[in-house]
Amino acid sequence: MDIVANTLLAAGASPAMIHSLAEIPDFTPQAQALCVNVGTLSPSWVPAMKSAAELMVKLGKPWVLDPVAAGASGFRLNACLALVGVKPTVIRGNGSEIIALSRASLVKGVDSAHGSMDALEAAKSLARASGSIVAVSGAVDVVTDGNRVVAAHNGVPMMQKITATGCAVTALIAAFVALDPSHPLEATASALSVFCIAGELGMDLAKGPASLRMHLIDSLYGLDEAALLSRVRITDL
Ligand SMILES: Nc1ncnc2c1ncn2[C@@H]1O[C@H](COP(=O)(O)OP(=O)(O)OP(=O)(O)O)[C@@H](O)[C@H]1O
Ligand SMILES: Cc1ncsc1CCO
Ligand SMILES: [Mg+2]
Repeated sequence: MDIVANTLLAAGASPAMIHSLAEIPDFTPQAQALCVNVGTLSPSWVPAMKSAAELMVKLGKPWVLDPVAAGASGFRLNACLALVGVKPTVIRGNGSEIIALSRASLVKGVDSAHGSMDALEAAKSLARASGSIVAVSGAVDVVTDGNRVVAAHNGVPMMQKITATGCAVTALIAAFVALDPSHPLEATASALSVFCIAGELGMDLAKGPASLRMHLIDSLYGLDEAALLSRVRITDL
């Protein structure tokens, strides 16, 4: 929650970290986008997640799902599949998570055992079945609506050594989709690129994962259009 909220603040968004079902009716209508992250899931949180997602759909606003470790337990997998049924605008996971959701079967823990390209067909079929944009993070980030596929090539491997960089980029995707809700594929690829370029700039100053975490957030905060345009690499696949 720390890196997620601070990533959003650095990018100019305004986060609120909410768990309680009691707050959903008052809080959710104030949000321009919702990010549901099942990272530290417990049973009592699931009804709040579903209720917030359903309310966003009713309000015609975007919501984004991070299916953390979807394939690690039956409880998580079923909770994530139920959330996919509430029509996320975007689903962003690592390769193993997207394969687990697509096959509706148990796969792995929080870190990915699959590269993003290994999950390309799973991502396409999940996108077609769910109607969501599906993004798979990794060395190359892949984003698909089930037909079109784009690849975002920025980032550094050390980002995998900071926990919840994936969670943070999912939240950033929600912020970008809030700004351009009619182009969720483009907004998703842009958010992944911006976050990864901040990682590249941060890596120039970092000594290891802990200082990269700090410099990534500083670089995101200071990112300007010239640096972005000189580094961004998004291609069609
Ligand atoms: N090998 C790599 N090279 C460049 N960038 C990478 C690499 N691996 C991951 N990234 C970037 O790091 C960020 C996190 O992606 P990752 O796939 O590690 O998420 P995750 O497994 O869900 O992480 P977490 O569960 O810790 O939040 C993404 O922005 C992704 O583009
Ligand atoms: C390590 C970890 N465990 C539950 S959530 C989380 C953060 C990465 O998704
Ligand atoms: Mg993750």
